[in-house]
Amino acid sequence: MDTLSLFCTGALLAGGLYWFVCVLGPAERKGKRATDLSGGSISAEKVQDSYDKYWSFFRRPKEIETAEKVPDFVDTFYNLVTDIYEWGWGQSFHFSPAIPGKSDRDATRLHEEMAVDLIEVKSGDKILDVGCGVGGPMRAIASHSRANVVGITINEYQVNRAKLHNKKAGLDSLCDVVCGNFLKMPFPSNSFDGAYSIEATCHAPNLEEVYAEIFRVLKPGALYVSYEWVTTEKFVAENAEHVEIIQGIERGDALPGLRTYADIAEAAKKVGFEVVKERDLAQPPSHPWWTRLKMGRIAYWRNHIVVTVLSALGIAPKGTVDVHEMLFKTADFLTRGGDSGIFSPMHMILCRKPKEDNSN
Ligand SMILES: C=C(CC[C@@H](C)[C@H]1CC[C@H]2C3=CC[C@H]4[C@H](C)[C@@H](O)CC[C@]4(C)[C@H]3CC[C@]12C)C(C)C
Ligand SMILES: C[S@@+](CC[C@H](N)C(=O)[O-])C[C@H]1O[C@@H](n2cnc3c(N)ncnc32)[C@H](O)[C@@H]1O
Repeated sequence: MDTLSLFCTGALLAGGLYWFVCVLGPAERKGKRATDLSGGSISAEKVQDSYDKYWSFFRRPKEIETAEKVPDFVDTFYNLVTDIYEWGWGQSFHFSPAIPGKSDRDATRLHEEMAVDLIEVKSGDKILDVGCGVGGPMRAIASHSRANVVGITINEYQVNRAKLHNKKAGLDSLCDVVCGNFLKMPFPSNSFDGAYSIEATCHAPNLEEVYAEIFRVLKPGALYVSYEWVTTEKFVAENAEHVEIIQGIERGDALPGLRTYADIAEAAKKVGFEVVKERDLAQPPSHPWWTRLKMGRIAYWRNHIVVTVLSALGIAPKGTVDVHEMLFKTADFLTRGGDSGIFSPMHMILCRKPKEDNSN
């Protein structure tokens, strides 16, 4: 091979590799590159151990039934997955119904704006984001409503990511983030004009406990909306395939146990909320939320190769391949949950804290 052919082959290979990792790789727009994948607050050499520890919760299911262990288990999970989520999905860690003619990004934003519109927030109000992730929803909601948003997450790594993104977006004067447990929030009673939670309270071992905490911090008359993960009326507990799908979703998403759609309003009422509205936003005329997951399958294979190579080169922590594989399988369980109609990640409930507190 002469020098020119050698040069051209080398350039083609380098260009192809760049295209495969950086252009096809989704990180560019979303702030996370494959080469920056980490184990969150866990040091690189402990990622594999932490992943094994995460799975050990499921080998001894009684462990996660012990409510006080759940936040630690959820925190470990988010250390392991936060970078991969950001890299492969974006800054909003939730689903939304597909909207024909609109991008995933726009569909996501509209789903978030709907939450804040439902709680009738005004500019200058102080609202709470319960389980805020890295703050994708918070930024969309603050820009849309001009309300001050305070987010809480159990995961310290997410707090740092969210603060960084808030600053970059020029929204740090409207958005604040606190590290803490939503079962015991570091906020005074009657201090928020509204609250929302997007696909987060499903991590609570007991829904009543987190709803009671939200009820406590809301001002009388204030509204709270939640998008809940539930099994629908199509779920049959005696159907082995249904059980396999739901268990797969629980294991790949750090859930102490999925609730049924009927549990949601019951828990809200028990803690003193008035239920204003309740609707499964996944039901027609909504378009399937799981199309995006299904369409991404080729990208997941590409991501798997990228993660495997980076891990072998010592750029991504050991254990990242296992975490990625777990997510790969989870995507399949979630898609089956959507296709079969037995699962919804967007059972919406809108509640009001009564003007007079009748909870006692
Ligand atoms: C609300 C929760 C998280 C919901 C979703 C944001 C995530 C659930 C499954 C995740 C993913 C699955 C497959 C990954 C893929 C293999 C990888 O290459 C790129 C990232 C994924 C697409 C990843 C992205 C986030 C999810 C869709 C739960 C935890 C309560
Ligand atoms: C799937 S993410 C959703 C994040 C965000 N709502 C979004 O849509 O981008 C769930 C969030 O709930 C948070 N979370 C789970 N259990 C928690 C707890 N006990 N206390 C505080 N945050 C918690 C996680 O840390 C994570 O930020």
